Amino acid sequence: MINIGLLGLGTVGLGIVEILDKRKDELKAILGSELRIKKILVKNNSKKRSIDIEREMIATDFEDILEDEDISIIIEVTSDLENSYEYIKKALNAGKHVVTANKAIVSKYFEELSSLAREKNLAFLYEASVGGGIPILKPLREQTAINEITKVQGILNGTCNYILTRMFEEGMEYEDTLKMAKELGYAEVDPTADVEGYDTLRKLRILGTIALRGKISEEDMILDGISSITAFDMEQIKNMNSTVKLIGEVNMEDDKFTAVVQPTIINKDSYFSKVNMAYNSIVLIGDNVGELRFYGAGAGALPTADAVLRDVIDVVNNSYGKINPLGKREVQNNNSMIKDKYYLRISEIEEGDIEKLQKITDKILTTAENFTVITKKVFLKDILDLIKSLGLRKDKYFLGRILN
Ligand SMILES: NC(=O)C1=CN([C@@H]2O[C@H](COP(=O)(O)OP(=O)(O)OC[C@H]3O[C@@H](n4cnc5c(N)ncnc54)[C@H](OP(=O)(O)O)[C@@H]3O)[C@@H](O)[C@H]2O)C=CC1
Ligand SMILES: N[C@@H](CC=O)C(=O)O
Repeated sequence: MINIGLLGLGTVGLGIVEILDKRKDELKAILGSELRIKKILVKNNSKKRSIDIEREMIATDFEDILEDEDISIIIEVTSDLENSYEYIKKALNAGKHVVTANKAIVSKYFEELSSLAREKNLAFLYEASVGGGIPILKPLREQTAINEITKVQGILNGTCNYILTRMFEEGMEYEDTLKMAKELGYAEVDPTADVEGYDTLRKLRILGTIALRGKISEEDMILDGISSITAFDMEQIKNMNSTVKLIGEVNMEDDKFTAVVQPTIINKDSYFSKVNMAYNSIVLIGDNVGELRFYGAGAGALPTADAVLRDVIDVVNNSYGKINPLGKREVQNNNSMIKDKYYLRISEIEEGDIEKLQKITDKILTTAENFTVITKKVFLKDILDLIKSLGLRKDKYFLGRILN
């Protein structure tokens, strides 16, 4: 019997319980031992649960799980950052393997927790933290041994992709689609993390750091989310024979990298335009393998639980990669050189500001209530500085990179 301590019984936790239950016999046959959740940590003991759980399995004090010597694997699927980071550290220090889906923790404490796990000769695995059910981190780690990765590009947030797809295809309003994404269990407990791009940024930080074998921190990235997009912008984008996605991208050349998360306008026939609803996709380029595309459900109970349990299987089989996923390569930030064409919409623009936009404008699309332009090829930092100098509130403009 392999005993698991499960931290969190929300969308993903319930998915894990469901799969372990329905695949109980198969897992036992394949692993040679039964996988059993022995204790579950929750925050609110009086919350009504959608499944029946024996009362004695539920804990509200992590020490009850930590001190249980039968428990050898901790699965961390809470929505908490700092408490759960402490739980993970304590678990590793106590000799327990850790599997997590919590990208906020992995992103913030990546180096520290990876080193601790190595020092203790334990697994610290987080496949579900990027791309939901898509197997991406394990293949990426393998690829970095053989390839120089020069590009990682992806649609990494199911909530944003769901919102953008429904706005684009059905002309729905932003707020209505966000509400639906929350109901479907895709959104974070605070959905600002999704729509303002932080969730994508964390996933890109994890992907980029593994891919380049050098540290890319959250602060290294230029970030913009989708919260200010309107049905009007969607109409303009459609008129450009295009669609829009929140794309995170790391590019590498001669030890210099660029890293950015931003709404990206792409041709309707392009690969990423076919990645819709809560699906995610990650594209890698390696010098030997060329382009690789990974596609699948980016959020939701069962796909995410599936990724968590694949990590658990690797722990049980002792087949998880023992090599350090983090390299020591010194890489330099080259974001100041990012140069592209952009779509920029400003609502209720002041007369004097129109003049300030002239230098960067290639084409004016609309005037009046919404002033909309396509820019020339400009440095991203210049356009961001210009927006700042205009003193625009975030809800008064939308900026999208145009990717050809
Ligand atoms: N939902 C998804 O599609 C995906 C989620 N993830 C990540 O997985 C994790 C879980 O997500 P999800 O299941 O959607 O979140 P939910 O909000 O649905 O559930 C969170 C769970 O964590 C518990 N919890 C919160 N804080 C604490 C704490 N301090 N101590 C103990 N338990 C706590 C809650 O307890 P209680 O029930 O008592 O409130 C709840 O059971 C998050 O880190 C998320 O980023 C990753 C990939 C996809
Ligand atoms: N909130 C996240 C959940 C999975 O990581 C998303 O929408 O992608």
